[in-house]
Amino acid sequence: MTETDQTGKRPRGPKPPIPMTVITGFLGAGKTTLLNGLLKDPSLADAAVIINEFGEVGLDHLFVEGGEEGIVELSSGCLCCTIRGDLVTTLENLLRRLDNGRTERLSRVVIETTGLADPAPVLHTVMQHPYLVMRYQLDGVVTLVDAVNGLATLETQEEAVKQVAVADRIVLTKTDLAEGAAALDPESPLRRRIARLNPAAPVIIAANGEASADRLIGTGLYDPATKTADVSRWLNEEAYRDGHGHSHGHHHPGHDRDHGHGHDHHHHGHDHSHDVNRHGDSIRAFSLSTDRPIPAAALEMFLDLLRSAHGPKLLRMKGVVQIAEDPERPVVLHGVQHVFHPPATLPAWPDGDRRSRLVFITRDLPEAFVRKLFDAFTGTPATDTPDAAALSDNPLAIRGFSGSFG
Ligand SMILES: Nc1nc2c(ncn2[C@@H]2O[C@H](COP(=O)(O)OP(=O)(O)OP(=O)(O)O)[C@@H](O)[C@H]2O)c(=O)[nH]1
Repeated sequence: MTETDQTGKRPRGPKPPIPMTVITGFLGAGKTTLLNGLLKDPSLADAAVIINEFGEVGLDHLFVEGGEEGIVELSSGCLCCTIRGDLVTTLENLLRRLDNGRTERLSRVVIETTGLADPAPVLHTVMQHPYLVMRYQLDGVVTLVDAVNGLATLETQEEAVKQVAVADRIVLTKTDLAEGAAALDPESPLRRRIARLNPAAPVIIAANGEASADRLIGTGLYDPATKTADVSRWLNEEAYRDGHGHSHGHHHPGHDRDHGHGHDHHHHGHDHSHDVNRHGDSIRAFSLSTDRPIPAAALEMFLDLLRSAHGPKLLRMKGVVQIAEDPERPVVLHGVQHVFHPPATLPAWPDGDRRSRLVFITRDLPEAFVRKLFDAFTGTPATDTPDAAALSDNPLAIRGFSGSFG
């Protein structure tokens, strides 16, 4: 290792990763409006904005002044670029500019995804890329839901459901309009739908001025102030346990807000309320936990099986795990569909809670199945310990499970 500190140059060494915020939400939900507001905040000075939009250059790009490589410097000090296809190239170009000094500071990358798309591939781009994953750090996903059209969109658009499922924060827009005001009520159909899809993400009301930068950035694992991992806040495991995440309510008889089972069966709604119910029922949000340290190999097998066989059904998974071989250092897990972020090892447990905790949002993947698999791999006593092959032959496995790896 060459010492570069004395040469007067910037010391070399691992650079701190650049936090990345992804803003998603269905067409017309208000992404551009929100972004334009956020960019005025001083904490987003020196942020680069990437607009992941395909097709015609529209209004979104009016604030782009032009430049090379699709990257432009704005008078505000922000960088902005548009991507037409290659997010990897754009993210690499940003690093190159930073590393060769053409860009002095890059405090954050904000990606606005196209409204029609599943945001997972954008997340995968960074999670899977061996270099980008070292230089960027996913801070959080902000999903906008339009109070006027949100419920209809969630009923009919798979992508909208996925957008809500991956969110760390939900921003509810257009509650200032008469047709959207009902969604101010946390018990309104839209709010209950959101809470069942993603019980842990706080809902922020844009029209109340709540969608400020301080509420929307710095929501990831690493507390921006202390630079340490805030596991409990990030997982928000309690939210998965309070019953919101369960579509049926029969697990939680005490949860009166769901009015027992069949809370979506109210027939005073539209004729398609049955479809809403069926659709909503396939999504499960739940948490698993254990006091027992998990052998690294068992965890790996559990995750491999889940990912390879059921990846598309894992809308989002987060977790912190106590590994049997290294119990003092928690391992942090984060998956979106079949792609898992390389596990990160934290130097120490942040608080007294050393349980392994995993939270899941799944589609067509029952909680009981995941729970059984978890118990089998993580050491719930059993006379004959099942292995992956035995489990894949398990008659309890859901349809399409056995043999369909990939
Ligand atoms: N009344 C009201 N209008 C809003 C709100 N948020 C956004 N809008 C309006 O909704 C329309 C769509 O907003 P955009 O910010 O362009 O939405 P978008 O999500 O970027 O749209 P696409 O780029 O088409 O996906 C615009 O006319 C906004 O002014 C809100 O909270 N209240």
